Amino acid sequence: MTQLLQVEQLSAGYGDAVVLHDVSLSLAEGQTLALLGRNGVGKTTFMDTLAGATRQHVGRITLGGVALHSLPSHARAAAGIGWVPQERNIFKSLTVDENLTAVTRPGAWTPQRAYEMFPRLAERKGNLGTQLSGGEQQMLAVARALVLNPKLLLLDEPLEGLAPIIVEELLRAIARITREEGLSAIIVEQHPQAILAISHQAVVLDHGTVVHASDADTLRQDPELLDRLLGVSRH
Ligand SMILES: Nc1ncnc2c1ncn2[C@@H]1O[C@H](COP(=O)(O)OP(=O)(O)OP(=O)(O)O)[C@@H](O)[C@H]1O
Repeated sequence: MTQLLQVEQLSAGYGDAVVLHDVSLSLAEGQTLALLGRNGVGKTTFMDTLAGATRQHVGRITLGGVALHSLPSHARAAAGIGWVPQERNIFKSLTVDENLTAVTRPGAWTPQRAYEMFPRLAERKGNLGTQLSGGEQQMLAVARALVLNPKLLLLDEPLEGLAPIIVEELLRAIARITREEGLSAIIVEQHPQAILAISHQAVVLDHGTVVHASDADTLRQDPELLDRLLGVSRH
């Protein structure tokens, strides 16, 4: 399998504060990685570091052989990073369609294909970002990342705060994008079982370091280990 992403001995944080210590991981092309861990262990910091939004102190990040760590954040989308941050980052004063066409880059993912993936967005093409529900905003945030035609999709807690029916709809779409369409992805989530079920690899962080790395099925089939790694009490 061709390696797409390679992260070696990464340390990063905010200002002088170092949050991630010596993190190494890799992801093969076409695979999905579930990034898990308790609150505050550094998952978002890791995603933000791939997107170039933190202060990286040490380490190497390569995507498709290109050294990302030496690129400024604005150049990382062009290098193949499709980042959906926790706060969604859509243009709220633009319509759904404008949000997509403003950022579309050449490739297989066009706004039309994004609408096929998210029919709710097609119905709301002319609505402003402010007029969308939380679930629709999240779908738009994912659709915006898709039309960038990235090599690697970064989804930071895409299901957070959404109604159960929307969670199911979004999960189905994410599974199609990753498992069927073969787009590589890293997904940070608080619903570990749902994400492990659609991922190939699993990495667990604690205190900014990798404490577990395996295939996703191994972790999914061992709930006790998963609970222990996530600090969940079974009593
Ligand atoms: N902008 C920031 N400036 C300074 N410190 C930050 C900033 N964002 C996060 N941190 C700190 O970095 C540490 C890791 O936070 P991070 O958000 O990466 O964790 P997380 O695993 O994603 O947690 P959560 O699930 O709560 O989002 C925390 O101690 C947090 O206080």
